[in-house]
Amino acid sequence: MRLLDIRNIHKTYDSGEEVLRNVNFGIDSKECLGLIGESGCGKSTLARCILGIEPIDQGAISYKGTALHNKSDRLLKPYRKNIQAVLQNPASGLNPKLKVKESLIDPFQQFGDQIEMKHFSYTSEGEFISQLLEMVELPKNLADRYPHELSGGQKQRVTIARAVSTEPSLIILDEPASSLDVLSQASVLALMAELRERLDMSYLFISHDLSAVQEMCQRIMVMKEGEIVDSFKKEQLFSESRHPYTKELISLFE
Ligand SMILES: Nc1ncnc2c1ncn2[C@@H]1O[C@H](COP(=O)(O)OP(=O)(O)OP(=O)(O)O)[C@@H](O)[C@H]1O
Repeated sequence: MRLLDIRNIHKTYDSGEEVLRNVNFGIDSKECLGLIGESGCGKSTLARCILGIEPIDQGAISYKGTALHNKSDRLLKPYRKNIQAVLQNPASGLNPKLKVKESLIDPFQQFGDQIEMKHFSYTSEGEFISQLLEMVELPKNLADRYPHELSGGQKQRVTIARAVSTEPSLIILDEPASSLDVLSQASVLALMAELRERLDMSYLFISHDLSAVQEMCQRIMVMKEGEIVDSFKKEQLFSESRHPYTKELISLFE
């Protein structure tokens, strides 16, 4: 059984624009699946549908065989700890009124009774926060700062620490590094790759950046105007059989 299964989903916004058309794919346990496509093709909409932030009009989204689409917040709650998100703008993932330590303990307080920790071992909240900060290579003394007292890269690392704090099986990464400078981008992506191995997680890695997707993922999907037009193992990226649109994207990176 696949960790996440997306079957024939369609999404039209109130404006009448059909943004997702017959999207089908699955993600396996411990897999990193890349999704590329130009701005406006529907990548973030797909992420929001998987996270239950946007309803879908047709189709099905299942996590380990259980349908998640269009469920109420109450029914989705047991699954939220398993599917986390790291989005493009690091500030949007953190409450500006909470200190780093409060942001880090918040998901754990919401889901604590449902989490059986496999990778963290601690005897106090303080120890748990220290382990999370260490995991994302941040100094422990950042725990008492507010988000506005952090750099963009540090904020994104706190967001990552928060996302992994519930030991999710899947993280949706929607352009997680694109607001950062080139050096910070590389180090955030390297950290994400290391954490995936260490914590046995799967990623749906959404990006404009073909080389980052190639670096991070085992399989790659290409989206054009709301449809998945190509899907392949990364070793087949330069194969002759690639969709003409994939070839066009590749040529932009050469
Ligand atoms: N809440 C919304 N209401 C109406 N239309 C929306 C909404 N969110 C996105 N759209 C439209 O849906 C289309 C797809 O947007 P989406 O953000 O999913 O694309 P994207 O591929 O993630 O783009 P980018 O790479 O620039 O983030 C766009 O035409 C956008 O204007």
